[in-house]
Amino acid sequence: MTREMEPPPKPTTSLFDVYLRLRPTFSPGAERFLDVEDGGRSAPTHITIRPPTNDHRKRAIERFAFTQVFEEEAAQLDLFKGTGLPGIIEGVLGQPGREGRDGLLATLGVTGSGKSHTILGSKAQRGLTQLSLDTLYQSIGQRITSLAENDSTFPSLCQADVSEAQLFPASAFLESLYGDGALPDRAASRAATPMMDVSFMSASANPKRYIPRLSNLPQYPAIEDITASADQSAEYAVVISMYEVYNDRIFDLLTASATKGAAAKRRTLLFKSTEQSPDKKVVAGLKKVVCSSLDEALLVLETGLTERRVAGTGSNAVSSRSHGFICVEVKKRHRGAVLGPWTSSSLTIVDLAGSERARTAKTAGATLAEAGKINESLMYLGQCMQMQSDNAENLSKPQNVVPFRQCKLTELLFSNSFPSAHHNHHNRKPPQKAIMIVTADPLGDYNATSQILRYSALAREVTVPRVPSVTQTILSATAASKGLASGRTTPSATQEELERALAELARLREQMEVMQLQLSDEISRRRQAEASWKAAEDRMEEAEAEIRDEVWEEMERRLAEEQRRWRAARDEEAERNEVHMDAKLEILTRGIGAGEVEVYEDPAQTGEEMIAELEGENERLRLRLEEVERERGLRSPSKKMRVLKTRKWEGIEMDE
Ligand SMILES: Nc1ncnc2c1ncn2[C@@H]1O[C@H](COP(=O)(O)OP(=O)(O)OP(=O)(O)O)[C@@H](O)[C@H]1O
Repeated sequence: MTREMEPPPKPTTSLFDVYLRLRPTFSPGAERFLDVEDGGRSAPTHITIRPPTNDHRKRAIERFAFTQVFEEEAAQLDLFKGTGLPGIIEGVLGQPGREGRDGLLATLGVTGSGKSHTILGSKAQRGLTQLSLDTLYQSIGQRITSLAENDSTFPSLCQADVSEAQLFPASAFLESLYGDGALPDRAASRAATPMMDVSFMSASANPKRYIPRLSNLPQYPAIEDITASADQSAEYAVVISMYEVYNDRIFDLLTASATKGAAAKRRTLLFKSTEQSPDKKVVAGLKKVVCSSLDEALLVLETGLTERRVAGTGSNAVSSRSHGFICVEVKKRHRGAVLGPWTSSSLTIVDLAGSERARTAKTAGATLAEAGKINESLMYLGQCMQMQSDNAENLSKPQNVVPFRQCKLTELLFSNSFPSAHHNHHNRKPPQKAIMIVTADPLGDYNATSQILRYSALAREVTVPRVPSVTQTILSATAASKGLASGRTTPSATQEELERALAELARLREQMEVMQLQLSDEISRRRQAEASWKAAEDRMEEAEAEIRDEVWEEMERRLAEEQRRWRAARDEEAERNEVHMDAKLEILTRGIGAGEVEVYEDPAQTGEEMIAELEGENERLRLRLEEVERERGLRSPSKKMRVLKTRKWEGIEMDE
């Protein structure tokens, strides 16, 4: 025995309650390797698996404990009630005046073990998703908000969303996709549906597109007798979004890439904190549809499921190659004279991809890589669950940190189980309530099933196979020889000693076998740890390269911006200088103009003034001349002559 078995486990602090569901088998003649232990008056909780008889590796018989085991004959409704889903829905609806608690339901199992059947149902039966939606709408009843009644309801819902999502009323969403064909009769609400841009599905009403019809959807089982109590003082809105995680990337399932052909490039969404949600990571940028009735919700669900089938690899007619997420957000606000703010809790339903052994899956190339990614994410999930069961077994010891940030899948599944440490105490929501349903075919693939059971079970116990061992063979041979050899009996002391020695040998051999099992267990755990170490290193390198690129881009952007800023400043400075120079020049020019008037220009003279001035000058000159003549006449003989000449000149002048 390697581990002490806990009494029927009902973990309260663990990440998940884990249920096992066995599927009815359709392989006549196959060997059954799994047995359910009778639980007495309560439901069974333990199973045993034994290796096939042709197993040459002499592996141990293993015993596993679950919260509850559902056997082959369990119906969908048994699962719905037995796993406590109505209680989880009640938690999501929230107590009066209180915010609801998030819920999570996931299925895990080998390909073909019945995960999709459990969660989504079949043509004839509804799955846990449809049953949950039915219970939800039935419980909300008349308290569902009407988008038609109040014009401000839809915008207020959009405003309250913190995930950068685009919200659409279901009527607009479905009508843009299918036209009127598949829609439930919503004449009243359609008339008043807020008008909006529905170009997101402009390839609408493609006649070849599969149109879901409510009449084709299963009605069985009915859940009339099940309701969860809702907050009587509140009004509710139900918002549905769907996405899948494929190769560790997130894709929206309500974006109609399927209408645009298989080659259409799908946009990857990020799981991140947003401006409005700095403390909690959310899938950002999803399309979300506000569904006012169960019919609308079922049609939106069918739309997303079709997208998942069509947009996948094409090889998944039978097997889901991605982890599918259905997110039902329940928004609630106080209804009264003053409407309260919307609060939000969600029920997330996850259909995990089937794990496959690369050896048995006849796949190659991309599909093999994809199988690798699926197995890798399931391995990380296994590590988280393993940690959960280790923690549950060692409650007195310091609890291990669950390594849920290793891949998108575990981050999406567990981040609400560990609310951010930044949340203040008053705002802190209780951690989500989560259920894992492990599905198994008791006549299916022993290796793949035992691998999943090993990491998903809440407790495990290993015993050595009770097949005839070498020791037993020797012992029985000894006993036989004792009976046969009549008359020649071995001395009894020797016989007893031999038997004691053989018994000791048998004990040691058993111990050795247990230790061998423990060793192989440890080896496989070490290999897993090494693989995740290596993957973490790769991711670190990738992240480092991404950060380096980002930093480089940021630096270039800032440099360019700085250059732009610098150039703009320089141009501005140059312009300012030019204006300054112009202004100076103008002042100078004006200054120079004013100087000419004062310094160089004579005051303007009239004609008379000029004549008067000239006559005065003339007079002055004549007087000067006479004076000079007089002086000369007194001194020379030609004086007379010159006087005469002057008189003659005066005479002419006077005649003129
Ligand atoms: N409990 C059940 N009762 C009746 N039929 C079942 C049950 N479980 C599974 N099946 C049938 O078995 C087949 C495989 O089941 P299902 O598709 O749900 O497997 P899966 O685990 O989702 O596989 P994959 O991972 O490949 O998607 C289906 O035809 C389904 O109807």
